[in-house]
Amino acid sequence: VEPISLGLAIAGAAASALTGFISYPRLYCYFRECCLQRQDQRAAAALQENLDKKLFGQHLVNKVVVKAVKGFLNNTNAKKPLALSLHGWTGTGKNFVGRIVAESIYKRGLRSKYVHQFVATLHFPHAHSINIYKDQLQSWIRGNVSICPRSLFIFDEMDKMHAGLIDSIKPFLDYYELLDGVSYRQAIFIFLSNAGAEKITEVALDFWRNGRTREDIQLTDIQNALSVSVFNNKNSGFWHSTLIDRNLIDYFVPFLPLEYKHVKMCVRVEIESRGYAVDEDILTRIANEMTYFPREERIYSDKGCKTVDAKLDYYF
Ligand SMILES: Nc1ncnc2c1ncn2[C@@H]1O[C@H](COP(=O)(O)OP(=O)(O)OP(=O)(O)O)[C@@H](O)[C@H]1O
Repeated sequence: VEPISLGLAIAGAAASALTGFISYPRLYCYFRECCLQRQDQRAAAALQENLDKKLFGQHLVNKVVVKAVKGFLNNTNAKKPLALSLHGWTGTGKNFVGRIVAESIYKRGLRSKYVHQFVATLHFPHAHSINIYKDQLQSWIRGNVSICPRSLFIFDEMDKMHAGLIDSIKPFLDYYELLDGVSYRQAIFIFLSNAGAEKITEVALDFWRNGRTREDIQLTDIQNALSVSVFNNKNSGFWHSTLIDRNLIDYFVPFLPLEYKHVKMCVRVEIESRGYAVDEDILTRIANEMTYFPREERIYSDKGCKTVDAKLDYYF
């Protein structure tokens, strides 16, 4: 194809896409992914429904995440982007919740071009390259928010992030109206880490040993201790971070360790999602195969629900 015709064809396609978007935005965005695709109220309702239905044993997470995200999406005059830091034992649902938030805002969820996931060990592996990573991270976020203000950024394995790296995004999380002509006030940042898991388990165990139910645990019983422990933990990615210092993290969200009954719920969901009838005997056997701690009481699954699907492969 000769260059002029190709140029004209591309310009024509772009013009017709623009006309389509302007004339029938809803229809256009039904077939092609758009920034701010779902109305924010619908996204908030979808989030609530999905967390209620799919997330087990995390009453604090459910409450805080729904309240924070719903409030933020419905606020037409947010003063800063939303920043949530999710903490807890392995396999308790942090990535799962990140995925549910992404899917409630964008139909394609983690595959959406407006949702960006960073994994510390994959994207920022070398300590000596930290200055390069800082520049890359800034320009990546700036570029993506310029394209779509309601961009979602998920940082996994924060506890493996080199100290100081995350501070490079501080300006984006702050209360600025515009930075170089870009507003970050509609963006959402979610940080995931295992840091603080011991503190959370300590509180949960205390309640259990005192004969109180898990659901009695309030956010106030954990949140302050959690933010202090994350700030002072050299392996948290937030060690002495200005993000915490300057109160730029809006919520520290504690994930409680999962109990035997929650593992059983995960096994049931996994069996059903594979299209098999639930065999109570297999379900119990798989839950019994998981290991539980502390050694004497054996209350919490040490891998949460994480290895459930691998164990199922053995039975089916
Ligand atoms: N609380 C939960 N409710 C329902 N399912 C769960 C829950 N926690 C974990 N799962 C199931 O286990 C899988 C693994 O959990 P997930 O990856 O979210 O753990 P994580 O907390 O991010 O662990 P890690 O800290 O190791 O990254 C999920 O995809 C989900 O299927």
